Amino acid sequence: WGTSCSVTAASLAPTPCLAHGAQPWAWLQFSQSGQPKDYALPNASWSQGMLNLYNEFVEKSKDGTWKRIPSYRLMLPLLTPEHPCPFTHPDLMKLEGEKMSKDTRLFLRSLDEEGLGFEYVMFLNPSEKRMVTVYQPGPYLEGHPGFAHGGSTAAIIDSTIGGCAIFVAGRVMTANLSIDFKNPIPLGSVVLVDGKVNRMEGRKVFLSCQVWSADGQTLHAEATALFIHKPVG
Ligand SMILES: CCCCCCCC/C=C\CCCCCCCC(=O)SCCNC(=O)CCNC(=O)[C@H](O)C(C)(C)COP(=O)(O)OP(=O)(O)OC[C@H]1O[C@@H](n2cnc3c(N)ncnc32)[C@H](O)[C@@H]1OP(=O)(O)O
Repeated sequence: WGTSCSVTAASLAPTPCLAHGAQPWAWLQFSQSGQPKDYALPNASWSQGMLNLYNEFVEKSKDGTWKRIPSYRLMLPLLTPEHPCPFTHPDLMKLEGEKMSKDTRLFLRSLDEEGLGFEYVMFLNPSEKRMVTVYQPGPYLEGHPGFAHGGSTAAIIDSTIGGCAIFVAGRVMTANLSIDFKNPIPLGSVVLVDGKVNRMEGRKVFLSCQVWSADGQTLHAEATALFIHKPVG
C-alpha cells in the first residue's frame, strides 16, 4: 500500500483463514476453507459471453501480466502468506478497523441472489497501471426499460478506476468523476470497463476509463476522474 504497486501473484493467491470462522461477519458467506466468499468467480448467472471474456483474462493472467482481483462483501486488504487473515491484517486494522460494522456491505456486492445486480470480475495490469472489469449488469439495475441505470454505470466505473488507483497509489477517495454516456447498456449484456492511471501529481491521481461492448463495436461510456490520496491517520 505504498506509493507504488507491489501486487505479486503470491499476494493474490488464496490462503486459508480459519481463525475467525463464520462469526461475526456471517453475511460474508465464508467458504468451507474459512475464507470469506470471493464473488469474482464464475457463477450460474454468468452468460457465455461473460465466461468467454473471463477465460480470456484468466489465460492472460498465466504469465503474470494480468491478475484477477478477488472480491468480497467489504473492502478487504489483499491476503499474503505473512497476513493470511483479512480480519487481523494490519492494513485493515490500521485503515478501517475502528469504523468497521457487522452490518455493512460493499455497494456493488449488496444483493444476495446471483445475477440480479452487479456481476463483475476485475483484472489488474500493474505495469500498465490499468484495471479491466468484465461486467454483466443484472435486471435490478434498470433505468430506462431494458437498460442499465446511468448511476449503476457510474458505480462500476468508479469502482474499476478506484480499485486501480488504490493499487497504484494506496488509500484514495474519488474527488471528481466526469462521464459521457454514449450508448445505453442493455441489461444482461456484457461490457468491458477499461480504466487506467494517466498521471500522478503529488496526492492527485488522474485516471480515464472507457466502457466497451464485449465485441468492441460499441463505446457505451467514457470518463475521466481525479482521485486524492489520503494518507493514513
Ligand atoms: C483496506 C484495504 C482495501 C483494499 C481494497 C482492495 C480491493 C480493491 C478493488 C476494488 C475497490 C473498490 C473501490 C471503490 C471506490 C469507491 C470510491 C468512492 O466512491 S469514494 C466516495 C466518494 N467520494 C467522497 O466522498 C470524497 C469526498 N471528498 C473528500 O473527502 C475530500 O474533498 C477529498 C478527499 C476528495 C479531498 O480533500 P482533502 O482535504 O484531502 O484535500 P484538498 O486539499 O481539498 O484537495 C487536494 C488537492 O486536490 C484538489 N481537488 C480536490 N477536489 C477536487 C475536485 N473535485 N476537482 C479538482 N481538484 C480537486 C484540490 O484543489 C487540491 O489541489 P492543490 O493541492 O491545491 O493543487
